Amino acid sequence: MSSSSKVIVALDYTNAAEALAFASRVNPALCRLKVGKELFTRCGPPLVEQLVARGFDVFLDLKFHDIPNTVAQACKAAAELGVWMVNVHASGGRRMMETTRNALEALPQRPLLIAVTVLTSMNAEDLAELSLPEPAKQVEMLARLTYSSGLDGVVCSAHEAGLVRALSSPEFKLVTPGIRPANSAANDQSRIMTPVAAIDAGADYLVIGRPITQSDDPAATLAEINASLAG
Ligand SMILES: O=c1ccn([C@@H]2O[C@H](COP(=O)(O)O)[C@@H](O)[C@H]2O)c(=O)[nH]1
Repeated sequence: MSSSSKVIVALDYTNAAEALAFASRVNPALCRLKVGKELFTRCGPPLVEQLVARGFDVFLDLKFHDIPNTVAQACKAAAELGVWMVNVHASGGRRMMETTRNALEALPQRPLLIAVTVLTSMNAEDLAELSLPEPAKQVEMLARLTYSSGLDGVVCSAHEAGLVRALSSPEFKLVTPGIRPANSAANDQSRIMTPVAAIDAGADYLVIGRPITQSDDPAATLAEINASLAG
């Protein structure tokens, strides 16, 4: 079942039981799910397959960054788990992205392939320390590279959604973490925006972790966010 919600819940739990408990409390129509480095490293492919078997669209967020062949084969392995979306780092470059895209396109059924531009935790000072320009400029350069490499979309902050849309197409997916409902803690995120503002800015999908998973009632918090977006 494909969700009509734009929310992707980041299941950043330390164990499978907590992740599955959350999945049992929500319907696959209400959200998509993201399995990232923490949960995957602890629980591996079997958990991903269980979530897929329960009908969820799963974004496997492992942000691959390696030589072209290694990344392409890793993404093929992810595709075999039945996931809806996989990602790489755009800074891995054109050859890495094109090799991966070609490997996935040869499959009978493939996940969406997107690339991370600049992590939403990073601010201008973080980038300056790496001799990189301000976030918007760096996102623009990496999003342009990703688009011309034929990928399906990017991970960026909602602050850059407008500029990425302007250089790509209406179909190019803008997946935005760093989403914080009003009065939520920013935690380690830098480039944040509220759910409604992010959708208004042009985001296609909102990745939301701690504001949902660490709330007193995660399912109710998800329902509130969905309602705010419907309104
Ligand atoms: O630029 C990025 C790319 C990925 N993430 C991931 O999204 C979630 C965000 O979780 P919150 O608890 O809502 O901060 C997390 O899994 C990150 O690994 C990101 O935040 N920024």
